[in-house]
Amino acid sequence: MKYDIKTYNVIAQEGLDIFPTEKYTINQNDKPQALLIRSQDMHKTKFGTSVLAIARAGAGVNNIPLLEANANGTVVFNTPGSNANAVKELIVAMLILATRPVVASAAWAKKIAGADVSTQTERGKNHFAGTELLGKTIGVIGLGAVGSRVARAAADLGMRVIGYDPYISVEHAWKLSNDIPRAEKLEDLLRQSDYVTIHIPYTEKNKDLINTEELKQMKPNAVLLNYSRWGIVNEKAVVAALAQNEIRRYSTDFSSNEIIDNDKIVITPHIGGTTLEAEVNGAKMAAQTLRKYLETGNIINSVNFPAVEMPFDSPLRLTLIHQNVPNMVGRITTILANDELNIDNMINRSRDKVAYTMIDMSETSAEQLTKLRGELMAIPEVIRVRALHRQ
Ligand SMILES: NC(=O)C1=CN([C@@H]2O[C@H](COP(=O)(O)OP(=O)(O)OC[C@H]3O[C@@H](n4cnc5c(N)ncnc54)[C@H](O)[C@@H]3O)[C@@H](O)[C@H]2O)C=CC1
Ligand SMILES: O=C(O)CCC(=O)C(=O)O
Repeated sequence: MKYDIKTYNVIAQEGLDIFPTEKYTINQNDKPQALLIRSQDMHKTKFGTSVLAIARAGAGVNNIPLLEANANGTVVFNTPGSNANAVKELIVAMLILATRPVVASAAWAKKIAGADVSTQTERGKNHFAGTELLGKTIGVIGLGAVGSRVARAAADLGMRVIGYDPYISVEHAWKLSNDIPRAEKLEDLLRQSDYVTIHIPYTEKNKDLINTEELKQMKPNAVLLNYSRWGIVNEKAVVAALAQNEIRRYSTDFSSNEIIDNDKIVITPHIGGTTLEAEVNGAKMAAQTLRKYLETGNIINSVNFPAVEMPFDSPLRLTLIHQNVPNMVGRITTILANDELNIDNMINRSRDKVAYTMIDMSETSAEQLTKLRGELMAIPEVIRVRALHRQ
C-alpha cells in the first residue's frame, strides 16, 4: 500500500524528499493518510477519517483541533525546536530596532544627496541617537525552545535576564543556565523589565495573558514583544496602554485591523520561523516523524498522544487507538487468545483520555487478520486499528 501525504502551505522540498516514491505519493489522493502542514487553520479545513496523522512543521498547534483529532484517531505531531533559532534571531533584531532608529535613519540618509552628502549626513545624525541593550533588563515569558534561546542571547548581549515559566519541562530546565534567575510571579518580571518578550503557546489559559492589569505593572519606557501568537496580548489593552504612555512600544508578528495604523506598534507578517534553515529543519523533522508513525506505529513528538516506541522485530504489528478506560488491555488480549494468536511483545501507554496499544506477533492469514480487526473494532472504546507488516 502507498501512503498519500497532503500538504498545506509552503513545505520545503528537502522534507518532501524524505518520502520514497515507491511507498508514498504527495497530493495525489483526495483521501490522504497524512497531512503535512504549517499554519493552515485546520479548525476550518475538514480532515476525514482517512487521515491517520497530521504533522505540523513548527511549534504552535493552536491551528489544529486536537479533541477532534483524538476522536478521529488522528495523531498530531509538531517539530519542537525546529525554528527556535530563527525566532531567537528575529527577537535580537527587534530588540535592536527598538533601541536604535535604524529604519528611520536609513530612510533619511537615502534622501540626502549632493556634493556635501558626507557633511550633511554627519550633521543630521544627532537626530538618530539610540540607547543600548547592555545592562537593561529583559523579562522572558516562557522558557521552552525559543524562550531559553532568547534568554541566552540576551545574556550574551549583556542584558540582565529574568525568566518566568511555571510549567517548564525538566529538559528545558536542565538546559537553562543557572545564571538566569526566574520570577515566581509574572508581576515581578513585568515590574522590573525594560523589555518583555513572550514565548508561550496559545491556549485558552494563555489567552489575554497580557491585559490591562499586566500592562499597568510594566515600566512606562518598556517595550513589549509578542512573537508567540495573536490573542496572548489583548490588543485593545495594548493600544490603550500605548496611548497613555504606560509602555513605549509594542512589537509583534501578528497583524490585525486593531493595531495596523498605530505608530507605536511594529508589525511583521508572522515571519518568526520563516528562514530557509528553519523551513528545511521543520519539514524534515515532520516528514521523518510521519514516516516513523505510518511505517512502524512508533510515536514521537506528538501533542495529543503519548510517546510510544518499541523495536519492530516481529512480522506483524497491530496498533490500536482507544479510549483510556480500565481493562482495555485485558479485553484486547482476550480476543487474541480466543483466536489462538500468540503475542511476541506489547506496549500500552495513555495520555489524558486516549490510549495507544501496540502488539507484535507472527504473520497471520489475510482472512484471519480481517476477522481480528473486525473483532477489535467491535470493542466500543476502540477508535482505530491498524495492521503493519515489517519491511
Ligand atoms: N512567530 C513565529 O513564527 C513562531 C511562533 N512560535 C510560537 O512560540 C510558542 C513557543 O514556542 P517554543 O518555545 O518552540 O515552544 P515550547 O513548547 O518549547 O515552549 C513553550 C514554553 O512556554 C511555557 N509556558 C506555557 N504557558 C506559560 C505561561 N502562561 N507562562 C509562562 N510560561 C508558559 C511552557 O512551560 C514551555 O516551557 C509556540 O507555541 C508558538 O505559538 C514558535 C515558533 C515560530
Ligand atoms: O512559519 C510557520 O510555519 C509558522 C511558525 C510558527 O508560528 C510556529 O512554529 O509555531
